[in-house]
Amino acid sequence: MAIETTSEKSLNGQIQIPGDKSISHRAVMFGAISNGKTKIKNFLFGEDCLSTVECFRKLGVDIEVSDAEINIDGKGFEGLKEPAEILNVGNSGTTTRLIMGILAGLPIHSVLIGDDSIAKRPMSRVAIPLKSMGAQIDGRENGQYTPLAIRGTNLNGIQYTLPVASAQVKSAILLAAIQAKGTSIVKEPQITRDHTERMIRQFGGSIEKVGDEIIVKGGQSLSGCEIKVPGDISSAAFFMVAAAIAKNSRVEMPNVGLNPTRSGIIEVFEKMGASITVQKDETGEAEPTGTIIVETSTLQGIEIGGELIPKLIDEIPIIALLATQASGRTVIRNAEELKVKETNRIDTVVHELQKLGANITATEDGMIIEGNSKLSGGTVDSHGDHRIGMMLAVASVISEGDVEILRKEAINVSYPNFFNHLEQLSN
Ligand SMILES: O=C(O)C1=C[C@@H](OP(=O)(O)O)[C@@H](O)[C@H](O)C1
Ligand SMILES: C=C(OP(=O)(O)O)C(=O)O
Repeated sequence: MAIETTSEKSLNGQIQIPGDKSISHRAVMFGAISNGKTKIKNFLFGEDCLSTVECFRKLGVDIEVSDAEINIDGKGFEGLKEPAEILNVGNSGTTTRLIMGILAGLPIHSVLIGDDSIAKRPMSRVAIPLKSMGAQIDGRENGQYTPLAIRGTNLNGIQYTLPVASAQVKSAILLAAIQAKGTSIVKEPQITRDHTERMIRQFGGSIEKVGDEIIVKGGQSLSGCEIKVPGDISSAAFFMVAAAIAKNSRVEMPNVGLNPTRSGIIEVFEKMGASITVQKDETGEAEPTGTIIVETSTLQGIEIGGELIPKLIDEIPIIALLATQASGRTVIRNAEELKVKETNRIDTVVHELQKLGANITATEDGMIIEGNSKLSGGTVDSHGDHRIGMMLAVASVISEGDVEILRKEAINVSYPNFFNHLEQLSN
């Protein structure tokens, strides 16, 4: 089905951005390994987070799902039972890597499997440190890929410097470290999202940051609590960009997560000269939130790289589209991690935006985008990648001609009501 568009389209109004995917996954996992009741409000009912719920149910955890919230009756790490069935992680890298850290310390055998995209994503980056803590992990092609078989054990603490800036690898090690004997020290080459660290404290555990060392004591037991999941800044990013590049637009998004380890896109908007206002909430919650307002903007191309990359890694596809509408050139560097996401996002972004007439070139570690492009209509493909699908849907708002998006159902992974919100703002 083609999405009808004209380049005159404008977007106006307020939308409630759905719950943060990274935080929703973690809230289920922490609820499952803690003692007592956990209530999760504003949980993201996207396919990825539902994969996490299903995996923990198969591990014997009592998880009640209602429209508005999730309730978990946790019995601690000891409450997790050997699953009789394979654990299906679907399309979710976060589920796969974080659950590995939990399973590594349990005296059970389990098997993880996911979809065709997950089968291509590197898992030895997690398996290597977990094996050095004592777990047995094997997988296809020498332990690199799913299906993975895990036999957990009593783990020893670890001192580990991550070879890549990855919050998933860091989180898997931290989840193993809280079960291990002794203290673990983790260092990361660049700061990545710190939701796991914040959540350890929310669930009554302890974790310290001294200089660049993240220090966790083993043998901790956690207690259930109530988690209010903020709106996902990675989902808000699509409407931030849509409002900035469509004519006569103004979009307001309250209750969006503003964790500084995640909000690199705000810095990009400011550097490009976009019309953006950020009003911080005074909630005192573990995760900061606020209202983001974006209006139609005049933009300049910029250079994006270095320490900013992990703070906006999932936003690069939509930032690439933003850059096509700036004046001048935008260069994105140091983003080679994009090659091991749901798709090779350097290739899929460049290939699909070129189909709509953008002047964009792939490089070894990013892309170069020339601005002031008029986008045309055409048939494009999400390649089964939710973020590529949503980026292309936003491109359709400003393209001159109809855009047909193949495999757009991939969007359900992180933003099931995305098209409703787009329609709501278009009226
Ligand atoms: O920890 C997380 O919740 C995530 C970390 C990032 O992955 P990496 O850790 O592989 O960079 C990000 O791309 C992913 O969408 C979610
Ligand atoms: C990379 C992503 O997620 P995951 O790694 O959990 O599949 C994403 O949501 O863009």
